[in-house]
Amino acid sequence: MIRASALRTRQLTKIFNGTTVVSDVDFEMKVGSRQALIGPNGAGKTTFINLLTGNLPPTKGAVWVNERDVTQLPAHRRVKAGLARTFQINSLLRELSVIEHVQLAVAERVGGGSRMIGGRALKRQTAEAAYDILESLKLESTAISSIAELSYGRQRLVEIAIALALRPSVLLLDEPAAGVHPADSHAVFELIERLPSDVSVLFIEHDMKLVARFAQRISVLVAGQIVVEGSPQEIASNSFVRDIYLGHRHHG
Ligand SMILES: Nc1ncnc2c1ncn2[C@@H]1O[C@H](COP(=O)(O)OP(=O)(O)OP(=O)(O)O)[C@@H](O)[C@H]1O
Repeated sequence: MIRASALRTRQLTKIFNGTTVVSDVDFEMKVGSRQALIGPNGAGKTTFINLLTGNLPPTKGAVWVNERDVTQLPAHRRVKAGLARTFQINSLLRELSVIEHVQLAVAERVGGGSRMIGGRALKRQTAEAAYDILESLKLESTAISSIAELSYGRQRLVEIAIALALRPSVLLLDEPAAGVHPADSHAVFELIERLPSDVSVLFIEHDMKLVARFAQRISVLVAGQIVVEGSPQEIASNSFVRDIYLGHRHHG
């Protein structure tokens, strides 16, 4: 069976002050994929993600989410179309509890965060939905903790919980385990692996061991262009990738 595409771009391009940072990228991710975007520093990975989410306008090109053209939609409308990214931890309110953060995101999805302040029924409904998400991520014991009380690794998991509260069909993760203690980074990725199979995940990750273990497919971005795509095995054995990305240059 041919799987539908969850995310697709055509000729996606970003030029900053005459410098092409993302160049004519044709990209596709199938529904349910766990896909990694890798490439050297400055290759344009974060810029590409920002073009997908609508945080940056493209110079040229188009983006589809679940076969819907979202190119003209601002970021918040793309969220409604099913595209979510993790929130930066710095944007979390350190004095709010974990469950309150997730509740706010649930309330946003079901009809505007401000309604949460009034209706008691809605508050209970969002609390139950938020608790279910925390439970599925094994975070329920932290529900009433404040963000400030959590380890950095747990804070990153809360970011994912908040994104999941938006019920995305496509989840974009920019280095989800960055700054997390190595002993905990597997936990972050094991959680990603356990996400419902209809959620498609694209993640940027520098740690090739994590990429090889958790990605089904890898896209390699170099100087704004996707130069190679394939399975972890194909990417590991690709000499061009080894030369360009891993810096294993042949001498002599
Ligand atoms: N707003 C901007 N204005 C001008 N140049 C920018 C802007 N944002 C990014 N760039 C440039 O675009 C290039 C790609 O940056 P980007 O952050 O997308 O790369 P990256 O692959 O995510 O790198 P890293 O792995 O180091 O995070 C860099 O040279 C960067 O300086």
